[in-house]
Amino acid sequence: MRRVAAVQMASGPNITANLLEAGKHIAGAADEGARLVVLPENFSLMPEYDQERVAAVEDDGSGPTQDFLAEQAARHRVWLVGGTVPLRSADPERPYAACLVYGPDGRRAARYDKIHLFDVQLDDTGEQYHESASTMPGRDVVTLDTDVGRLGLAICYDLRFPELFRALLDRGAQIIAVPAAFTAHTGRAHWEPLLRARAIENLVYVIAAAQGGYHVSGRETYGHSMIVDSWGGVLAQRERGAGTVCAQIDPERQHRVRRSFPSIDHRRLKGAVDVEVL
Ligand SMILES: O=C(O)CNC(=O)[C@H](CS)NC(=O)CCC(=O)C(=O)O
Repeated sequence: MRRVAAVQMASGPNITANLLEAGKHIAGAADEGARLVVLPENFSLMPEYDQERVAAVEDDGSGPTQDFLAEQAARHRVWLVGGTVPLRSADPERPYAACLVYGPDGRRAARYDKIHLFDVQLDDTGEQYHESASTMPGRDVVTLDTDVGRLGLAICYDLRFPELFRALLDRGAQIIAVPAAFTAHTGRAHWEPLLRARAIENLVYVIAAAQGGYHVSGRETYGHSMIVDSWGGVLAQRERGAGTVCAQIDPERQHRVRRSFPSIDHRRLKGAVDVEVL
């Protein structure tokens, strides 16, 4: 049994303040015995203007947000999933939204760049999102071994693309971390059923760390950070506001479930195994 945590935040445009707050939650989760801590998408910066994101872009491997993550992971001896960090791409206007994972030794263990970008119009609320105007999409499916199990990475809107989760399963994922900043509107309708469906169909644990609250940008995010077990049950959740949710991962139980209920061995249609970028 290993304890894991998801941190919920309502990040703003002040990076220093956001990192201070993230640090407080990481310390709290570590004090409660968490071995792996997941931060939400945009934990270090929920920009009001795209210009602020561009100003915060870091080169791969160096910068204040990456230094912070490495230092926190080592200080608290946890696996730390750094929601998203804007990392430089070939296009100065469009950094990658990179999820960076650090091991308890403070070394970076993985990088996943968000693949699916949120380009939608919400007719009910008038909200418009054009994430691809300010973000470069990633191409690679990423898993890594941690001491709580093999971890797969997906970010926010990726949750709507089950073929990514199948690809993570096919790479051996036992736990999938989902840093997110779902809108309040889409979250109410879809967040929990999507998270539970991804857990149920892949018999994986899902650790979903969300932004939850009102942001200086005028956006409202849905919150409801939660940890879902490999049978689809919600082990812990936090509806609104900053804070931490913790739960135990039980690899033995997951193993038993996968053996006695082998739906993932009953697949008859090929296709999701060899994903390629369109
Ligand atoms: O752009 C930023 O500032 C940070 N990124 C986000 O907040 C991203 C892109 S706008 N949000 C989502 O992907 C929401 C997905 C969602 O809400 C859904 O699928 O329903």
